[in-house]
Parts: sequence; C-alpha cells; structure tokens
Amino acid sequence: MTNKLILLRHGQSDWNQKNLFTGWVDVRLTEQGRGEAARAGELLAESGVLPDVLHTSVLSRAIQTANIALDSADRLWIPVRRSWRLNERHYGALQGLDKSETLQKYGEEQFMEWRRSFDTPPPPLDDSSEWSQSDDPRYAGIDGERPRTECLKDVVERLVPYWEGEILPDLNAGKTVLVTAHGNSLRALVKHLDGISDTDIAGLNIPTGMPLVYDINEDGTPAGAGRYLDPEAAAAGAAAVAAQGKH
Ligand SMILES: O=C(O)[C@@H](CO)OP(=O)(O)O
Repeated sequence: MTNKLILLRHGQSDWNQKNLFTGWVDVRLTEQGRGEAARAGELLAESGVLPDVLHTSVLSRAIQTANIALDSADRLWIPVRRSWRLNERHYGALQGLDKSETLQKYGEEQFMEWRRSFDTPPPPLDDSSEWSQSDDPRYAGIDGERPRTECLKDVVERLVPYWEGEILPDLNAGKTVLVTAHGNSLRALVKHLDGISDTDIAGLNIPTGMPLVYDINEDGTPAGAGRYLDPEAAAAGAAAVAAQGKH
C-alpha cells in the first residue's frame, strides 16, 4: 500500500523577487507568490489530491503558501504541524546579499559551491548581524542546534529525523500529507527519497509554488518518480531558479 505525499515550495517571496539570499530571514510572499500558492491549491483540488494533514516550516512564506493553497482547495481545516527542521537552509553570512553581486564579487565557482555543493557551508553569520536569528523567539527551544550557517548535508541531517519520526507516521496512518517548505529543504528531502548522489543533487532545482506528488511505500521509499501536477510550468520554474544571479 502507498500513501500520497505532496511537496510544495513556497510561492515567490519578496527576496526571491529582489534576488537576495534568504535562508532563515523571515520574508513574506509577493503578490505573484500569493497567486502561485492559490494556483497550487487549485491544482490539488482539480487532481483530487487532497491533503489530510499539513507539515510546514516555521517561516512565514511557507505558512502563507500553505494557508492560501489550502484555502483554494477548501482544506483550511486540516491539522497542522510546524517545525524548524523543514526551514530553508541557513545561508550564513550570505543572508541578505544580492545574488548577482555575490556572483560578480566571488566568481562562478565559489558562488556555485556555496549555492549548490553538498558539503561546503557559506561563512557563518555573526549574531550581531541584522539578518541573524539569534534572538528570534521561535527558535527558543533549539538552542543547542541553532545554526549560524548550513550546507545541504546539514539540512539532510536535521530534516531526515523529522521525515522518519513525524511525516512518515502520518503517511502510514493512511493520510495524504502536504509539506510546504523551501527550495533547499525540499532538495534535501527529494535527495533522501530518490537516493540522488551528493554530486548529482547540485543539478536539482525546485520551482516555487508547484505541487510535486509522490506515492510513498510503508518503508518510506517512493513507489516511482515524483510528478509535478503541472510539469511544463514546473520545468520552466526550475530553469529560472537554476539561472538566478546569472543575468
Ligand atoms: O536564498 C535562498 O534562501 C534560496 C532559496 O530562495 O536560494 P538558492 O536557490 O540560491 O539556494
């Protein structure tokens, strides 16, 4: 028996639009992002993939996306769990920097190493930075684990326990699960699900606001490839993410 898992990256955020590294900075959706979230909910309703439970990060852009999508799918009433373990990758000292300026300043190799390598984190963010989360009350309970930077490997390490301990049990209870999260936390989850190598994961980009559906076996493995409900729009969205900073 399999159960349905829906992965949804938040719609376009204010800082996606401004082309800034975001990470744990708590920016909101743009009008376009709210439209993407509403369309994602319509796609769920049209395809009859209706979530029974929602898991989100603790970042507002994922929470807004879930609320808007669930509203347009008429599922606002489902139970919700939130965890920092689904947060975007902490982007360290790059948080708040312009992607094109960073590419120009450090060159393509360093830029891509920071953006897409598996195990090279950017330099850590100083607690005194205006983009630091060191005083953010939503992380009060995780002090020992509060990152100041993360590479994708770190995200896999903090996310997989949540997948195994919280999301998979919901799936195995027969529920259709919606996860609204972020470009890099969803890359980490897709890497884990699809067994993508540390090298090949560099080429995977997740578009904003596009539902990606998996059928999940009881042991947590996918029964086949994940499928975007709107594959053409998803391919165009992923290509746009890949090109960020380069024009
Ligand atoms: O800035 C970020 O936090 C992420 C997602 O928007 O960017 P990137 O795709 O460059 O990893």
